[in-house]
Amino acid sequence: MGMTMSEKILAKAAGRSEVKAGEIVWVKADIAMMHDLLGPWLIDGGFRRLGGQLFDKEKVVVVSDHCTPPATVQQADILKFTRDWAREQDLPYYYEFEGPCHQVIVEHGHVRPGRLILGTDSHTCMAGGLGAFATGIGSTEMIGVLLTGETWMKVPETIKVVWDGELPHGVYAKDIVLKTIKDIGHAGATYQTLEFSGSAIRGLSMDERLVLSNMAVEAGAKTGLIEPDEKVIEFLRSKGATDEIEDLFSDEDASYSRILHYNASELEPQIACPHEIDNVHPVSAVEGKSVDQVYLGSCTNGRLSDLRIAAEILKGKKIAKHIRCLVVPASQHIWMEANKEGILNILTEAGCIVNMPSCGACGGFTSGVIGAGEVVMSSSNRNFRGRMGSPDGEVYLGSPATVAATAIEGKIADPRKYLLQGVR
Ligand SMILES: CC(C)[C@H](C(=O)O)[C@@H](O)C(=O)O
Ligand code: SF4
Repeated sequence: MGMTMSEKILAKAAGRSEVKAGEIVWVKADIAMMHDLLGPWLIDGGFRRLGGQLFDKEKVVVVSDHCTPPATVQQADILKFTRDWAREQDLPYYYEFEGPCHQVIVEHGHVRPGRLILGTDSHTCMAGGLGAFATGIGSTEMIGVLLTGETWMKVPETIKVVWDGELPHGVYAKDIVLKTIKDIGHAGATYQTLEFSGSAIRGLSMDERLVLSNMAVEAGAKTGLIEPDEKVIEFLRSKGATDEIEDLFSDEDASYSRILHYNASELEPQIACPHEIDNVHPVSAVEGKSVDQVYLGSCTNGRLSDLRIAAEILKGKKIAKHIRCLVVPASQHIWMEANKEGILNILTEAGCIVNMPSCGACGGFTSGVIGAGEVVMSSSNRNFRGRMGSPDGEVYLGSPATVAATAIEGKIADPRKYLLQGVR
């Protein structure tokens, strides 16, 4: 019997030639990632009591992103703690005010195919879009990883999700993943790997692949994987990576718990409605719903290609009078690129506010939270009660194109009428 991609990566991390789903193995982490909110601030006490020696500081990455810029004194204290800890440990990889950790670690080249990446954030799975086995762990578990570089893990089973065919114009990776989660359910992939494959997936850009892996955890998955190909190699080379890409492909005779098949050419824009991620409907069923705020950003959909699509739709237009449109590029690097391309000008001329890269509004932490009775159309990944502020607010999720079209109308709108044929 062959192995799946996740079995191959975990076999390597366990120093074995093969492992099987269901086995419990000890694995060595290639990267241990923490952020301000669930990082040093929470683990430092236990870490110090157990000796306070990092297993390998070259493999520890800390990103301050959730409390940036701090909106309260408590957040400022958390940030200071995190920054001081990184300095005290002499960490070579500490980033702050650069954007959400998942995007930052991709941009700084910490994510490579075949690596095992453990992070104190549920969307750590995003790194699977480059072929790393990446998963979220708790802060307590991270203490052990920081001290020993190891943890135990049950090798997950894999659900293979095959999307063949070509996406119609105005339909994106976000629509693919929302439709997939609708069918699997918010807990349907619990402790399993979601492996995305098929011609529609291979046709996606790096930016879009990361949307799929980012949201794997919203179906309960341990990680979301996509086989790395020449697009990934090209991206890594641009980051200065010179290592060989290993054979990570799932074998023909690998065993899956489920295989789902889809035809991408039949897909319409999808919307996740309040207050569950699997409460997904085609845009035609929801259009016309009035909103108070639109949010274009987050580690899910705040990348350059997302901002380009929004600019394409909003160029020369104005957002609806009664709403706010927050644009939050997913990193400082993306902010600069979008600025160079004139995208930020187009968006601000349309009436959007460009905020600094951060988790802020996405998780209801800092600037951009919503009040009771307010409705948001967001390009992020979560819509549970209270996600973006008041538990009496409502969050709808969709692609950046749907968000931009909604900004124009002030009501949830189908983006296809605003896009020229062929623009992706
Ligand atoms: C605050 C943090 C623990 C959380 C996560 O783990 O995902 C956040 O990033 C989110 O997106 O909800
Ligand atoms: S999902 Fe939102 S809060 Fe969580 S890491 Fe991404 S940007 Fe930050």
